[in-house]
Order: sequence, then C-alpha cells, then structure tokens
Amino acid sequence: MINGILDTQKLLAKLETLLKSLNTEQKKAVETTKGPVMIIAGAGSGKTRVITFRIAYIINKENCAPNQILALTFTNKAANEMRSRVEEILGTGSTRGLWIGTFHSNFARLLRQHADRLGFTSDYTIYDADDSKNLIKQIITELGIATDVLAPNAVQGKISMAKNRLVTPEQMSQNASDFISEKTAEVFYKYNERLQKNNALDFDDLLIKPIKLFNEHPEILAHYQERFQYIMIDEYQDTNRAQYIVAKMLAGQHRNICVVGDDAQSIYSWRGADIANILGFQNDYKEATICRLEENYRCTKTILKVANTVISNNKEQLEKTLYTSNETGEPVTLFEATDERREAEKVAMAIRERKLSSGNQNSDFAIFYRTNAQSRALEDALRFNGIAYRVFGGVSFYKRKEIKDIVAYLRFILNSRDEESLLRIINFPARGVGETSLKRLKDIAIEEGFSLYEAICRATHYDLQNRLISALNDFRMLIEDLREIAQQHTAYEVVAELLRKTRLLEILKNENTAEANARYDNLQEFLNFARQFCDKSAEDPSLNAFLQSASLATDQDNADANGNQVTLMTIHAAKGLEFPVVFVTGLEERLFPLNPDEPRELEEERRLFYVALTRAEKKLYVSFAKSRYKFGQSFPAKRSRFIEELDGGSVVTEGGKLLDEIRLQDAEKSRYHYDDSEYTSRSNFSDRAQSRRVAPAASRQTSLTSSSAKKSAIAVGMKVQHKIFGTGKVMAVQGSGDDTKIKVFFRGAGEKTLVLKYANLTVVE
Ligand SMILES: Nc1ncnc2c1ncn2[C@@H]1O[C@H](COP(=O)(O)OP(=O)(O)OP(=O)(O)O)[C@@H](O)[C@H]1O
Ligand SMILES: [Mg+2]
Repeated sequence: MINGILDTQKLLAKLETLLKSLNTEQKKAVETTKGPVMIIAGAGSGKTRVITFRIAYIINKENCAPNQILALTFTNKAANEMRSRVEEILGTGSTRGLWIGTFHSNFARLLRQHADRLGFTSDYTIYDADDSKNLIKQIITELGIATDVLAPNAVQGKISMAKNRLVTPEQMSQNASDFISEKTAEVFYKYNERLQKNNALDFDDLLIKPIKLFNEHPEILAHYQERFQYIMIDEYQDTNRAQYIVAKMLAGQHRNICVVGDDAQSIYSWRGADIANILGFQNDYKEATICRLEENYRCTKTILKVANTVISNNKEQLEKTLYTSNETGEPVTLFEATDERREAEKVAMAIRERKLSSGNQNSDFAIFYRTNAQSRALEDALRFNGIAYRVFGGVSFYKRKEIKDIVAYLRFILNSRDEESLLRIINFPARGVGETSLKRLKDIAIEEGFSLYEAICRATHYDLQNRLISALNDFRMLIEDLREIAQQHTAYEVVAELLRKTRLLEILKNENTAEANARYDNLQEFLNFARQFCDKSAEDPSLNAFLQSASLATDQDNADANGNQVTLMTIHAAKGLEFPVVFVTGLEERLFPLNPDEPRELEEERRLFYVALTRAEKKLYVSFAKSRYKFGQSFPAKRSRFIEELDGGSVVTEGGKLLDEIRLQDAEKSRYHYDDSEYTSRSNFSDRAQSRRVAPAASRQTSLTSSSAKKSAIAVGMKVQHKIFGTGKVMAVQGSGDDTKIKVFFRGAGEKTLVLKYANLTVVE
C-alpha cells in the first residue's frame, strides 16, 4: 500500500515536471480536457507532443480508463511512438486498452466487431489499392470495354474519390453525362457488389462503412459515443469528409474532441483531404477552445525563416505566427548539378563530409524527393560511397508477388468467400489446375449457384479428369487443415505450417536462381514478421489480427527499425517526422512543383515544400539538376521557382546569410558529358539494386562490396577504391610493370595520377 502511495506521489511529481516543460499555450491545451479544443499551429510547435501528454494527463488526472480514449494518428508508427511515450510517463501497461492508431486501423477493428450488421463476417478481407485495381480491371473487361477506353487507374481514382466524399454509385450514375462517366458509375456499382460477395472491404470502406453502421444502428453509435469520452486527432488538416463525419458522430455525446493540425501542411487533397474540415470544426463546436502554439522547437532560426518565407507566397492560408528561440544555425546550402547522378553524388559527398566534420551519423540524415522514381540515382550514389541507407515507400514489401501469394493463402484460410485470393492460389504452387480447368469450375459454380470454392469442394460430383479431382481434393484438404490450425494457433504458427505444407521454401531453394533466392529471403522475412507480430501482440496474436496489421502497414512504418542508416523517402511520407540534416532534392520546374499550371495545385506543392523544409532541425540542403533522365531519355530541367522563394530573392537578410549557393564549377561543366556512355551500365546497376529492394520493414544494410586487389588487371573504366580519396573511376593507364601509372577520377577528390604499385587500390565490383 505504502508503495502504491509513494508511486502515486512519484507519478504526480513526474507529471508536474512534464507540465512545467510545456509552454503556457501547450499547457493550456493539455489541461483543457473538457469540451472541444482546436490547435491549428505551425510546424514543430509541439502539436504531436501536446496530444501525447494530453493522453497521459487524461488517464492520470481525469482517472479515465485507457479504453475510453480514442486517439487517431496519421501513421501506425506515430501511434506506436505515442503509446510508448505515454508508457514511459505512466508506466508499463498503463495504455492497455487504449484505442490509438490510424483511422483505418481503429475502424477496421471496430468493423470487425460489427461486420455481421453490414452483411460481412468478422473475418472480412482488406483489399489494398492493388487488389482493388485488379478487381476494377476485371469488371471493365467483363463489361466488354477496352481498358484503354476506360482506364482502370482513372476509374479507381474516381471511385475512391466518390467513396471519400460519400457519393454512392447511384448518385454517380445520376450525375453522369457521357459514356465514360456512365460506365464508371456502372463499374463502381459492380465493384461494390463484388466486394460484398467476396466478403472484402477496400481502404475507403474502412472509413465509410462505420458511418453506414452508425446510421443504420443508432444503438451501436450510442455505445461508442458513451464509451469514447475523449477523442484526439493529429494531422487534422489531412482528414477527408468521411473521417470528419465519423469523428463528429463519435464526439456527439461528450463533445470532448481535440484536433491538432496545420493548414500549411495540408498535402493530401489529391486523396480527398478537405481543408474545410478545419473551418467546419469551428462551426460545429462554437464553444471550442482555440489554442495557438507559436514557438517552434525543432528548427534553427535560418530554417524557420526560409520555410516561413516560402509559405508566405500562398494566398490561401490561415494567419499564424511561428518563431523560434533556437540558434541561428548554418545557412541553407543550395547545390546545382549537371544531372541527377551528379546531384546524388553531391548529396553523398555532403553526407561523408558532414560525418567527418560535424560528427553526424547516418541516421541523422534524410533525403527527400517528390516522386519515388528519383530514389534510384540517390541509392546508386549512396551505395557507391559505402553509405548505409533505407528507402521507405516505393514497392512495398507487402506488394511483392511472393508475399501477396502467401497473404492470399492466409486471407482465404479465414475468408473462403474471397474469390480474388482463391484465384491467386488455386494453382500456386503449380498443381495442374490450368486455365481450362478453372474455366470449367467457374462454369459449374455459375450453373449450380455455388461459390467457386464450393464447386471445388464438390469436384467429385462432376465429370472431371481424375487428376484434376485429386489435385482439387488435395487443395481443399490443405485449406481445411490450415483453417483448423488458424482457429487454435498463432499467426506465426499458421504461416510456418503453410510454408511447410506447400513446400514453397523448398521449391525456391531448389530453383536456386537469383530471383528465387530473393523470394526465398522475402518469405523468410515474412515469417520473421509473423513471429515479431506474435511476440509484440500477446493480447491477440491471431491470424486475423496479423493480416489486419499487414494490410494496413503504411510507408512510414518501421521507419525507426534501428540500424544506423540514411533515410530516403518521398515528402508525403515524411510528414510529422524530424531529422537533424535534411536534403530536399530535385527542385526543378515540373518535378517540384510537379504541376505549376494550376494555381491550387501549385499551392499544394508549396505546402509540400514547406513540410519538407520544416523536417530539418539543424541543417538543410536543397538541390536541383540541369538535366534529368525520364522515360529513358535525358531532358533539360529548369531550376524550380521555389528556390527563389527560399530567401525572398535576397541572399543576405538582417539575420545574416540565409542561402549558400554552390554553383557548378568550371571543371564540372567541362566534364558534363565525360562518361555518358557509363549511364547505361550504371542504370543497369540500379535496376539490380531495385529488384533487391526489401521491405520498408526489412533491414537494408548496404555496403561496398569489394573484391581483393587486382592490380595487374587494372583497366580503363574500372571502379576503384582508394583509402583516402574514396571511390573513383580509372580514366587512363600508362606504362607497364612496376612503372604503371594510372589516372583516376575520384568523385570526392577529383582527378589524381597514381603509381599503381603504391596506390593500394581495391577494385570495386
Ligand atoms: N515545450 C517544449 N520544450 C522542448 N521541446 C519541445 C517542446 N514542445 C515541443 N518540443 C519538441 O519540438 C519538436 C517538435 O514537436 P512536435 O513534433 O510535437 O511538433 P508538431 O507541431 O507536431 O510538428 P509537425 O507540424 O511537423 O507535426 C519535438 O522534438 C518536440 O519534442
Ligand atoms: Mg506533429
């Protein structure tokens, strides 16, 4: 007992210290727990920190059970961080039952409990964007329309947008005025029908089905309204209409809703995010307390100044003040490069230099780009310089073929109505169920009014080849066995058993090609994920929970999965994060801004630039190239208008120098075309790297692979490594034997002539 009291006192003292570490406005936001609260404030002003403290404060001071709090974050990673921060404050286990996560994961969980009310089972499958696109493509084909007339991508975009705006297929059809829009509405209708039939929900459904559920079953809404006494939403500027409505519904009773965001960081309007939600909040909750956070704790004065200067060019924004008491810091460095490879080299060199001069380590650096394709040249240069890095986004681990195949098995084990998954696995690994057999089975299913799987289970009743019947029987037994295992065992055990029974690992191992080996590794990695998941989620290590977490993994997840590596990501994925040193690359017209013609899009691009700049704590680099490869061809590029906006046109302001521009040196200009022939081989090199890419979650240590010195075999064009000068390319070889001299162009140190005998070079493969 005495211990308990002491603990309580200790905890109170801890909370008091924490509250003291907040500024007045932040403290007000934490302590105003009753009634609606809105914090719209600039980058790095502590919005996320306020939400985190608020959760701890409410659990402790308001004596609120964690399961009465709903906290909505933009990524799973942010949710995990918040949860562990609260546990640091209140102790291990103190957040048990807390509903914290993305809209998608919280509502996927809620829907699981009430899926039957909507005609789904709790084992429903979550279709990701690729699954949805495949289904849409199939439907378009079934309607007898060519996919170049009705492009699946475009249709998918329209359907998703409609869903997010709560537009039904019927409404879309009523508003349709031409062939394309009529057919889009028809596909939309059939797509929903097919999802229902497959017992599947897409990402958008996870947001809109709760609204349907609440509208049709007011008693369920009332239950959650009563339960969630406190609701908090981070990154509120990027919520869409459906998210806005569902939050409003849930807050209907207690009205204790706290939203934080920054209109200047709204970067998802292309996905339906609606800035009007901020204005709507004030209308819905006239009594709302508005908090203004004006001090930025993240950036140097210089970085904040350039970010503020840039964003002031936007017309549509709420008035805000943002200052910092941090040091002035270093000027922003601007690099100019001849092409994207040189740009990438400069980034890599700057990282190397900084590691020596400023004591930074790899994990201090982040490199941002506007589009995923840009990461290639950067990856190449980092690898060339022996700098370990990780790429987030791009082709995600879960989208790899072998992983999707395994996931399809797991989905189908739980949900035998999921025909998309069934089609993926029925002949994988090959069991002799070819296209013709499948067609025959589909016909039987239609004739008899069965699902495809029912037809498979009753194969013996039909006139089919014996070999086929036996293959289908084996398949059915495999599925039924695994289904039984899934009912009593953890996700890890199911995955392990699935791999064993299908002999997939063995098959890949025997194949022993580079590709098969990569797949083998990925499957092993997937098995590791399953194990980690089960260790982490002792509360619910079920297959269902594992699949949900795998389906909802975002680009940013596992961004902190240890390892001292440089981070590479798109700016969209960088939201909410911070790094000591940031590189914003590719500042070229029509790349960043991507589409400068449309004023509203230009403003969104500028907000994106603002997000990028404000991720930096100490040092910021921006760069552009004068030519860039696109579609296999080099195109001239023009310096982005955003560069001129960094310092408002003047290089020196009263605060000192803002921008340090490093222009092309003459030597660089003259070697502009020196090794264009090399491009092909280098891009092949990066192709290979691309295919070796592993998951955001899988570790991607890179290192320079070097063979032993092969002095005698040295030749022009080889890449070599020198102890002091780093890596370089052999430009010329003179003389022979002990007198052999070579001329090497080192990326960092320039051209050097060396006596081969003493140079102690290593050939880099
Ligand atoms: N009162 C404070 N004292 C010291 N550091 C603070 C304070 N408030 C916030 N910070 C620190 O400032 C940084 C930015 O905080 P946070 O990420 O919460 O800002 P934010 O407003 O959510 O930023 P963004 O708009 O980028 O999401 C963090 O490192 C945080 O720990
Ligand atoms: Mg934040």
